[in-house]
Amino acid sequence: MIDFQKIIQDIHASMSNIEVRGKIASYIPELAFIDKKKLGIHLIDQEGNNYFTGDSKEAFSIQSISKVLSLAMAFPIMGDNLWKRVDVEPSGDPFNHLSLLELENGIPRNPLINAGALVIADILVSNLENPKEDFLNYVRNIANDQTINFDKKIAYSEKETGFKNYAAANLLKSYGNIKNKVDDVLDFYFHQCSLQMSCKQLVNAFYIFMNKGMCQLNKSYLTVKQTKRINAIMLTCGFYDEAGEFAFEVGLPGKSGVGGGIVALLPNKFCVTTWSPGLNQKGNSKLGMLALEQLTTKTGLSIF
Ligand SMILES: NC(=O)CC[C@H](N)C(=O)O
Repeated sequence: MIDFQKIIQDIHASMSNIEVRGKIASYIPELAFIDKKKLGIHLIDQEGNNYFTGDSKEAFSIQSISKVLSLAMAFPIMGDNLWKRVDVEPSGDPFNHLSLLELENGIPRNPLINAGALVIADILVSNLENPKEDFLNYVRNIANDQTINFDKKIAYSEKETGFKNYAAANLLKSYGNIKNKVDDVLDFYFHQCSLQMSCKQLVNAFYIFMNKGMCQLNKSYLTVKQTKRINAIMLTCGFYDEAGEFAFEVGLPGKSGVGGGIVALLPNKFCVTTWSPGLNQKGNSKLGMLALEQLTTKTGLSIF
C-alpha cells in the first residue's frame, strides 16, 4: 500500500529550502502580489481519501487550468462538432502565440492554448443563458463546493493588460471562428481565468477526469469517451511548449496555469494539485513540476 501522505510530506519538506523558485507572472498586474514561498500539495484517490500538506487550502488564481473546465462544459453541448472549430494537436508554442493561428486560418491548434480557449468561451457564451454565472455554477457543482468564486479584481486587471488576448480574439473573429462580440467573449474568458481555487477544491473538480466523467456524488458530467479525449488533450497540450517535458518527467495528463497551479491525474487512481507561484521560462510552476516528477518517481505510478 502506497503511503501518499508520507510521500507528499517528504516532497514538501525537500522543497522548503529551495531558493530558486522561478518568476511570478506579473503581466497580469494583480498576480504579482503573491508570496513566492507558498507551496501546497493535495491528492485525492478514487475512493475519496484525501492527502495534503503545506498551503493546500489557500485559494489562488487558477488561470489556464480553467481551460479544461470550460472545455468539459462545452464538449457535451457541441459533441464532436466541437472539433470543427478547434483542433487537437500540440502547438509546440507558448500559450499566447499567434502566428500559427493565422497560418491555419483561424482554427486554433487545441483548446488549451489561449486561442483555443477563446473559441470554447465563444461557444459557451452562445449556448448558456447567463454565461459567467452558469459556468461558475458548473464548477461549483462538479467540485461540490458552493464557495468557489471569481476574483473580479484579477479579471479586471487582465482586461486592462490582456492585449495579446484581444489580438487573438480579433484574429479569430476575422476568420469567423468567434460568433459573439469580441468583448463579451473576452469578458467571459478573463472571468473564467480569475477563478480562485485551492489545491483541495481543484482536486475535487478534476476528480471527474480521473473517474470516467463522474463526480464524487456519482453524478455523470462526461461520457467515458469524452473523458478519455479530454485527458488525451491534457497529456499532449496541457503544458504548451513543455508538454513533451511534462510527459517525459512526470508521465500524467495535467494542466498548468500562470497562477502557479498544476493539476495532474492518473485515470481511476488519483488526482493531485500542486501550487507554487514561481514559474519557469515556459510559464509552468517550477517547483510544481519538480514535485510531480518526484511523486510519480516515488510512487512508481504514471500512465506509462
Ligand atoms: N497560461 C496561463 O495561465 C495564461 C492565462 C491568462 N489568463 C492569459 O490568458 O494570458
